[in-house]
Amino acid sequence: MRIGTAKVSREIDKVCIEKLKIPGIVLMENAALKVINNIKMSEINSFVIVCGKGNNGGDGFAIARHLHIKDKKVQVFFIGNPEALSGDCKTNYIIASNLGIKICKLNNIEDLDYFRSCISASEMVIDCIFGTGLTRKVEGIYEQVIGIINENSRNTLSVDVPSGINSDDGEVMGICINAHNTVSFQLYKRGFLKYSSNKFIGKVVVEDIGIPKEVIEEICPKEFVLHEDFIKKAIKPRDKHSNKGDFGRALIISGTEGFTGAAYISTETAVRSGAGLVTVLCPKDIQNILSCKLTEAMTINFTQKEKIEEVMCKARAIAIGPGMGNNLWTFSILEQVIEKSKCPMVLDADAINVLQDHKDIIKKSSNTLVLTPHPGEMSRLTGLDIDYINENRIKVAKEFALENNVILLLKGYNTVITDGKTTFINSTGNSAMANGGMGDCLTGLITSFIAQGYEPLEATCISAYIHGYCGEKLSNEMFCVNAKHVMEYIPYAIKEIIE
Ligand SMILES: NC(=O)C1=CN([C@@H]2O[C@H](COP(=O)(O)OP(=O)(O)OC[C@H]3O[C@@H](n4cnc5c(N)ncnc54)[C@H](OP(=O)(O)O)[C@@H]3O)[C@@H](O)[C@H]2O)[C@@H](O)CC1
Ligand SMILES: [K+]
Repeated sequence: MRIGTAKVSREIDKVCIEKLKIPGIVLMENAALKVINNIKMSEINSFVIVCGKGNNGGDGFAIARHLHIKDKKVQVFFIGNPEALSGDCKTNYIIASNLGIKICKLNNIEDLDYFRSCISASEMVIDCIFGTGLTRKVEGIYEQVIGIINENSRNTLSVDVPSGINSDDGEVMGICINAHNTVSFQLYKRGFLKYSSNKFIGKVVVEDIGIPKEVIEEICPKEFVLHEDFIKKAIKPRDKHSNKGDFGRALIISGTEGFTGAAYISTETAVRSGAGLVTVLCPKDIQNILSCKLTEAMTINFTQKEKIEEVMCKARAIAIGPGMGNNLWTFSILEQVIEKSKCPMVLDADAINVLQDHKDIIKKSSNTLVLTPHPGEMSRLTGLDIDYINENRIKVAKEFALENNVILLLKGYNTVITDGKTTFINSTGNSAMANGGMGDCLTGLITSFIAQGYEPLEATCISAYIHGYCGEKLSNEMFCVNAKHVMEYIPYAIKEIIE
């Protein structure tokens, strides 16, 4: 799903209508029909549709017409002056009136009691008050109408956006509809990504309304919400004639005394997600512990110089950082590995922390580097305030990736994955997964997919999606989900997704 702002929606509209000469009313009709497709007609028979004076209201009058044609009980409420209507909204208002659909005006406090009783008696309220054209605080009659809908509706469907939310940044402009479902057109609105938007947007479906692909490509920034279909298409079936060499070798550099778990989780995850051969490189004093815990993966330690060279040379992906410690030793290993290795690398945890004053080493690296900071690590890395990072996640991630020539995965609510030019948002996962070891698991997963031959950006997207998918699925049955559970579920989850 493409992500976009109100400005992008307006530009799309303009190109379609003015350049391609697709009449706006055609797009509005498509939009209305897509909303109709998202209503369970066999279950819902009575509707209240609340329309504003703009094109969002126009969508509402067109939806009313289609419901009327389907013999549904439809009552339309309109906020504003019908004389002042113009364009496509006016056309659909006139058609609805000509069909005999009851359109009640909502202009005064006296109109509200009847409105309230109709809302209570209806099975679904369709919110077409404001769409992407909201420009200022919602006040007066609009504020009262939204309040009444929120208090009395048992099933609210918002058209394009819940009325009252700023579709660009997710700010509530005074008051906002609490939608159970939102049917949004063409673009997943950027404002929906904000954490607090969750309680207003409900379940979101993004529908195509007949905008030509060329227009989208020309106008929209390359920003997408990851969807299962994308992941399904991206994961290639494993050829039955392939052998372990075809699925790549992964090297995981991880762990110190007291932090064997990080090395274990990242390595075991790489094994369980399909890498052909996995080796963990760790300090000598924890090698035996790891050898006992790991069955399929190999272990080597930092004293085995020749072996390290050989493994590094054959590796198709290297992970570095989990459980290593934020110190000079980690920095010197990172520096050497970046210099000597020829394959993509995933930098996590302490491999990110040690970069604080040494970003030059990532900038000048000729390998593709994937960095996976959480907001705290991102703050140390950039010197930016955590609140600022959380408020501007896409912007901060894109700028850092572009400036330092890396792929960045910024953890947190709605994970951002970007190389600075193309950006993906992953919304799988939930707070049941908020515990130690999850990041190590993700690092192992990304490294494994790169080792299996996926492009690093694609591997990072696939991994983030699967990681969150596992957590969500497991949390249906579990109060909290640990990295070990995710790790164990990964091979089953991949199969579920691709089939
Ligand atoms: N190609 C597409 O993308 C398609 C888009 N379509 C649909 O069009 C929608 C965008 O339509 P839109 O631009 O007419 O604006 P909309 O959201 O209806 O706003 C209504 C008017 O309200 C006003 N107003 C603003 N703030 C206010 C406030 N606080 N309190 C009171 N009034 C306020 C402001 O007018 P003003 O008062 O400023 O003159 C504004 O004009 C979009 O979301 C989608 O549903 C579809 O039809 C298919 C094709
Ligand atoms: K709306």
